[in-house]
Amino acid sequence: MSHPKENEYVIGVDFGTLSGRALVVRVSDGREMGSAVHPYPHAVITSALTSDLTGNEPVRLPVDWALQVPQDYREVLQQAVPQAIAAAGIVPDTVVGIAVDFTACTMIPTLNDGTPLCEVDGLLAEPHAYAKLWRHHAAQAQADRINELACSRNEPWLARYGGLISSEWEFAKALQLLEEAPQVYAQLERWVEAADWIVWELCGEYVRNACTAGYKGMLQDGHYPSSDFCAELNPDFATFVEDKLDQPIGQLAGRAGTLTSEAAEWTGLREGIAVAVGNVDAHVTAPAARAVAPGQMVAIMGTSTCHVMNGAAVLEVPGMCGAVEGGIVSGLWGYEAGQSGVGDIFAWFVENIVPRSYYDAAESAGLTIHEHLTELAKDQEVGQHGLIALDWHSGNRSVLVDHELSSVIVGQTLATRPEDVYRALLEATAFGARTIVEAFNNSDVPVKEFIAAGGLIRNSFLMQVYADILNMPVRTIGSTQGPALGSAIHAAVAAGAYPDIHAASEAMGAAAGIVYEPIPYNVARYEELFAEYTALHDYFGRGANTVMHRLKRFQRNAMERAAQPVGAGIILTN
Ligand SMILES: Nc1ncnc2c1ncn2[C@@H]1O[C@H](COP(=O)(O)OP(=O)(O)O)[C@@H](O)[C@H]1O
Ligand SMILES: O=C(CO)[C@@H](O)[C@@H](O)COP(=O)(O)O
Repeated sequence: MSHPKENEYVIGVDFGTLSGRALVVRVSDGREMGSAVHPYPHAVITSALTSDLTGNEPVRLPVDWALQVPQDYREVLQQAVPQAIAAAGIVPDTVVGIAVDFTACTMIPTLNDGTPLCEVDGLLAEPHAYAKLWRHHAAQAQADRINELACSRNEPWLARYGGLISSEWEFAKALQLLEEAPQVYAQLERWVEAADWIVWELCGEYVRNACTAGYKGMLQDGHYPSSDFCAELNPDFATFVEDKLDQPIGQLAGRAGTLTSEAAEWTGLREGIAVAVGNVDAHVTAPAARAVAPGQMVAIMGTSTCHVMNGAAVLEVPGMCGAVEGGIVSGLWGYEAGQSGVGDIFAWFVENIVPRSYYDAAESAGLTIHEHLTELAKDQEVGQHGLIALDWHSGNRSVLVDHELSSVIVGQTLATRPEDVYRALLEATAFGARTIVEAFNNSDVPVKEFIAAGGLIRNSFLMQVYADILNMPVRTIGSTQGPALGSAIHAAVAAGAYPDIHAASEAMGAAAGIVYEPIPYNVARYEELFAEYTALHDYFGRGANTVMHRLKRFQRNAMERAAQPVGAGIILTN
């Protein structure tokens, strides 16, 4: 290991849901020198593959699909990295390493050389050949079968995932691909996490990172679910692990390889610098927040929220996403839980429900629509809007692990205003977070601190609501670039500037941000509302009323009917 030099830099690239952000960071002290964002040109594809992709007619997608285009990820390296270097005003040759983090579980089907199937002749118009984004929720039927079978066979790994695995993950998505498009599955050679694919693009080596392999690929104690288990799911799935998934594992902050000449050309960086093993946007943020000790829960609050926390031992937390040894930092058990929709829910509301007049008023006040609605809602008494909402617009990842669930807002009247609903939605996500924190506390994995990172920390009212509903202080991270900074810290270790992630986090982690203390008056009132939230949560989420599942089926069938030519006479099942 060499000591970090004053004029050495690393780059962290955070691949989010809609864009990739590159950040240049000084190795010696973590100073953020400059950054740049590149939005993905195709963003998230939910309704149809457009003709620019298919080269022909558009191809409609069924309900709950969410695809991305891998070329958009390459563009982030080509655009955002050089722009960040320019913004930082540094000499590119002083960059000693690069690391990336990605949304997960975002899966790319590829050939053995890493070529995405959607770039292979004949597959451009095939939806299953594209990247399936983390929030592709169309594999719930496969996830249900995986859960039922694992439960009936008493599979030892199931407890490591709180008793249920998610439709968002590697096995459910792969099984969907096999069963809906066997001809594409036959061409699939590698089933690759996007985090590892982009590292492969950077250094020419396919190294599977320990984080996604553990949380999303069900790799526990060195083993994946057995071929026997896979065969019982579907005989053609028996060799999935050995044929398409298995790959050498790289530990977090390890070096995957060095920058290739092609990637050096894309990025403007020096060929041969260290490229770190890939990581997940949530987990990578813990060292950036200097929150790697057991009991420090970091909530990365953006379009979704992920909750990550270390623990000294492994215990089962019902409905958690997973517990993985070394899943956040080596030497500890990393726990993860999550809410599939948070900022996404607020975005849905402002994009679909808020009237034009509110946008005009926001513009006149020089505020974003989120800021304007927050201003209008923030001085209400707790409960004044008379509403309770469930935060399930994108399903429920924890603790119910069910993406066939949807939202409900109780209490609306002719007097309900947009700011009332907006506030109820903010509160709903905080109630969802409390449900998760309680699941950990009740399982002897106590949450001692709650640290918030991600784009939503800019909303101080929201942070106060979380403190009041959780009834614990909420400390924000003193950086607006938590994941990218976390990646940069991993790059510094991979480049040999620090002996391990603990030392690098200590030297380069962000300063503490604001601490929001709970306000006792609000806490008492939110207690009552949380009891109402829990009653609704259990009623709709734990089987007493399965209307949400039935509505999804109606919706799927209606969409299929709508796609058929009139008089086609199709038969649909429930
Ligand atoms: N002032 C605000 N209050 C609440 N939500 C906001 C505010 N401004 C933006 N958002 C939401 O934040 C989300 C973006 O969060 P961000 O962390 O930037 O993205 P990502 O999760 O892709 O990294 C969007 O879903 C948007 O709806
Ligand atoms: O699920 C994970 C990590 O496990 C996230 O990558 C996923 O929710 C996407 O997060 P954001 O888009 O950054 O909110």
